[in-house]
Amino acid sequence: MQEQQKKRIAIFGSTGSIGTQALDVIEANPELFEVEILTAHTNDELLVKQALQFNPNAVVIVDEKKYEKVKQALASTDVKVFTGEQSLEEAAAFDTYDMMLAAIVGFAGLKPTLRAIENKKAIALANKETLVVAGDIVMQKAVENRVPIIPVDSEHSAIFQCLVGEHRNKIDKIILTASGGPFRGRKPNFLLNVKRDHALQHPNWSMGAKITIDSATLMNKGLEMIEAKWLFNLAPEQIQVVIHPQSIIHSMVQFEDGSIKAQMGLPDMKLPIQYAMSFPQRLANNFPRYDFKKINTLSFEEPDLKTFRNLALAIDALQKGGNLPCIMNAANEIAVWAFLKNRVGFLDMTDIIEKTMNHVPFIAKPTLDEYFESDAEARNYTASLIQL
Ligand SMILES: NC(=O)C1=CN([C@@H]2O[C@H](COP(=O)(O)OP(=O)(O)OC[C@H]3O[C@@H](n4cnc5c(N)ncnc54)[C@H](OP(=O)(O)O)[C@@H]3O)[C@@H](O)[C@H]2O)C=CC1
Ligand SMILES: CC(=O)[C@@H](O)[C@H](O)COP(=O)(O)O
Ligand SMILES: [Mn+2]
Repeated sequence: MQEQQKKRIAIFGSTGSIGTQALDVIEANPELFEVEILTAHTNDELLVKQALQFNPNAVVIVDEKKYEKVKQALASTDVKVFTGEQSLEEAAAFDTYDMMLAAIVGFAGLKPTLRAIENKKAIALANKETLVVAGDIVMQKAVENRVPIIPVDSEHSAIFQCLVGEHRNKIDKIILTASGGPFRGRKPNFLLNVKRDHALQHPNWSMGAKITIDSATLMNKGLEMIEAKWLFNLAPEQIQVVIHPQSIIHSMVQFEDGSIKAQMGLPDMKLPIQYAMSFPQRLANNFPRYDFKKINTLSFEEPDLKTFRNLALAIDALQKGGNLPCIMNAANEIAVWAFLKNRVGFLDMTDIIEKTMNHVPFIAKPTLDEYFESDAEARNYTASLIQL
């Protein structure tokens, strides 16, 4: 029998929460996957450790100050080492890989992902900001280049899984589940004084700092509504959010006959990562499994849009479209960064984002350059509000 060719994976953002879990999946399936490219921003030590273990063709350490250290540490290997922001795009243009796992956090993930699509590489997409900022252009390029974009984000993976075999059937709506974060049920007078360490304690998921704060403010669910619009070609009114504190149902699809399909499991990102990498195949694994006897109450609530106003802002951006989601995303990235540095309070983040959305001029159908300009303008304005 002919040996199956291994899928060559390029992990952009390999030192992060998604990146490290993807490497666990690859390690468990050496006959199916091999690592071709690894990239990090500043974490040279973990990048070197990963490179020594997985022997990729190339690594990128974006931070130029760390370049010599990485080069020296890998001197006895064949691993090529690149540095600087532009090398992310250059690596995305290599011909030597089959699939990019887009696991960089934030706007920084957009350019390399676009380059990989132009390079006709399949995308396993964790970086939701890519679609929030420029979803129309990204999806259009994917169609032009016949590139599949397979969601990794747990809710979108759930919807994607519910839609397998349903391509002839009309979606009535999708229902995105949200845990509600660590402050579910709290009111503004409590939120006024919460600090980063409390906000970083997600009830169900262990994730990077930025997305964990987004979950606490419900901005994560707003970003996911916009992400879903582009991935599944939905109108804003077809996207509903429901709070589901147990994070067992990862999301649902309701079809035109009223039937609802849900995808369920314990909150563990290894499953959606593995599914995106092995699709359309499912792979056996030893991940812990959901037991109905242990978690036997699944509950649902309406989101509190008056307290968690970030979600209301994101719904506004979803409805108005144009460059508004891009502006909101930029303001949110700066605001979250400032909150993590204890420079602004929890509720200040919403005011900062709202002011920026009202300040930067609206463009109904931006070009890619205009998205980049809107992002830069929003970041500058947000930074001026915070006096950075
Ligand atoms: N974590 C999760 O469970 C989930 C994450 N996602 C999404 O996946 C993406 C990654 O999230 P997560 O893994 O939690 O994030 P982390 O913060 O844990 O990791 C981010 C990765 O991106 C790299 N990085 C950070 N900034 C830059 C930059 N400016 N240029 C290049 N690389 C950079 C980091 O490098 P370094 O380590 O060197 O700083 C790291 O490898 C996000 O978009 C998030 O919303 C979606 C669903 C679930
Ligand atoms: C794991 C994942 O996909 C996250 O986006 C998660 O959903 C965050 O939890 P919230 O539901 O609290 O936003
Ligand atoms: Mn998610």
